[in-house]
Amino acid sequence: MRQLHVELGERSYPIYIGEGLLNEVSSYFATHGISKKSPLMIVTDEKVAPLYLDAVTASLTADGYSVVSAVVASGEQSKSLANLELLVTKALEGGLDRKSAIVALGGGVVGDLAGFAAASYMRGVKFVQIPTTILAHDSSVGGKVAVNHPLAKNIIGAFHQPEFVLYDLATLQSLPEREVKAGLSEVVKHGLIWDNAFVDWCIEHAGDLVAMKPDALGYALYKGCGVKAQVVSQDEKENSLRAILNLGHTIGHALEAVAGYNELLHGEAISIGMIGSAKLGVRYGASQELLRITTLALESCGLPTRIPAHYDTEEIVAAMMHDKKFSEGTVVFVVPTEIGKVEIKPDVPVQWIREIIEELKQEG
Ligand SMILES: NC(=O)c1ccc[n+]([C@@H]2O[C@H](COP(=O)([O-])OP(=O)(O)OC[C@H]3O[C@@H](n4cnc5c(N)ncnc54)[C@H](O)[C@@H]3O)[C@@H](O)[C@H]2O)c1
Ligand SMILES: O=C(O)C(=O)C[C@@H](O)[C@H](O)[C@H](O)COP(=O)(O)O
Ligand SMILES: [Zn+2]
Repeated sequence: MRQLHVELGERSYPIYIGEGLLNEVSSYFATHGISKKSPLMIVTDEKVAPLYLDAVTASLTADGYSVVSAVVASGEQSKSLANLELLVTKALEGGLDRKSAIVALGGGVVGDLAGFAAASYMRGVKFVQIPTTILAHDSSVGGKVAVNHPLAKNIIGAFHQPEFVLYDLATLQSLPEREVKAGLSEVVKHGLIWDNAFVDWCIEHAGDLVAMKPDALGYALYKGCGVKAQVVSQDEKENSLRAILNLGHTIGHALEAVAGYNELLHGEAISIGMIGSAKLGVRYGASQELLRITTLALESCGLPTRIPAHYDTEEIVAAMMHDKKFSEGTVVFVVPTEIGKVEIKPDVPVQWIREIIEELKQEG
């Protein structure tokens, strides 16, 4: 087992990464002081529930925990206010009190939704992350929790750190190939913003990653979580450094919203967005090599790098204006300067972004 740490004073927590950790899931709850006197609520989705919910529930109940569960539909559309209300109803019916914990068992959708429920139920209860997707190496760490609004991604949310993250890599083996590739997008992102050698490693091992070879996957997720943990430990609430984790998300979030949250997966939208950011980097003076390596890394992982031609450019631009990265009247962009390094640029000309969106459509 590998272990990382998010250092945030009294909100610090460990990330446990390894094969088969779910076999002893209840011991982690006991170690982290989760109360056995108050019920827990496990939030999961309809695809994850038949795979892992019984095992997790059985381990916890055998150890004296009282468990209720809530199962939502799978997919991005579940990150909704309607589902937040559903979770609160389930929590009240299940008798959850202020000493209870809410547990996310699933991918980033379940993590963000359950986390926001934990942040808001009774003004905040404990939260545990049990990620089951590759992408969730990113979403389970850092405490950003949210639901979507039809006009904007993650626009209703909070910062609410988990007590611990329990990442059982064995669960990843049941992921469909498209989800594997989408998850690798944020793995590559962690290299692009922080560690050029890791980007080279991703390119070299892309075949093994897509094929889910356990050694390669374990190393990649440890590295990805490690970058995330270091960044969050330095800037929990995104006052400065943490914004770099948003590479590719200005265009990416807009694409997801324009697509009605059901056509492009988050990782796919962010992959396209990172190509847009690399193109912007080149306009600001970075070398063409930056764009070439970024494209190579993402395409090697089987990720899309073009905007589908039927997406409307003006709708994408309008969606960007609703994002949290539109602030004080300008679009703020994470712009790469070289592989492994980015800077935050306010005042990016909207006309440049419009042109880049058009290029990303025409090259498709
Ligand atoms: N909070 C953050 O810091 C943060 C970071 C990155 C992404 N996100 C959010 O995460 C979400 C995307 O997460 P995701 O890609 O994990 O999506 P997801 O939660 O929808 O999971 C992807 C799909 O895989 C299925 N699934 C999950 N685990 C499985 C398993 N082990 N075996 C088989 N199927 C499984 C799910 O049912 C779903 O269909 C987006 O909403 C994004 O905004 C949040
Ligand atoms: O943790 C962060 O900070 C990130 O930016 C990680 C992103 O991958 C994630 O998609 C996040 O939800 C985007 O941030 P948001 O504040 O724009 O919702
Ligand atoms: Zn993301």
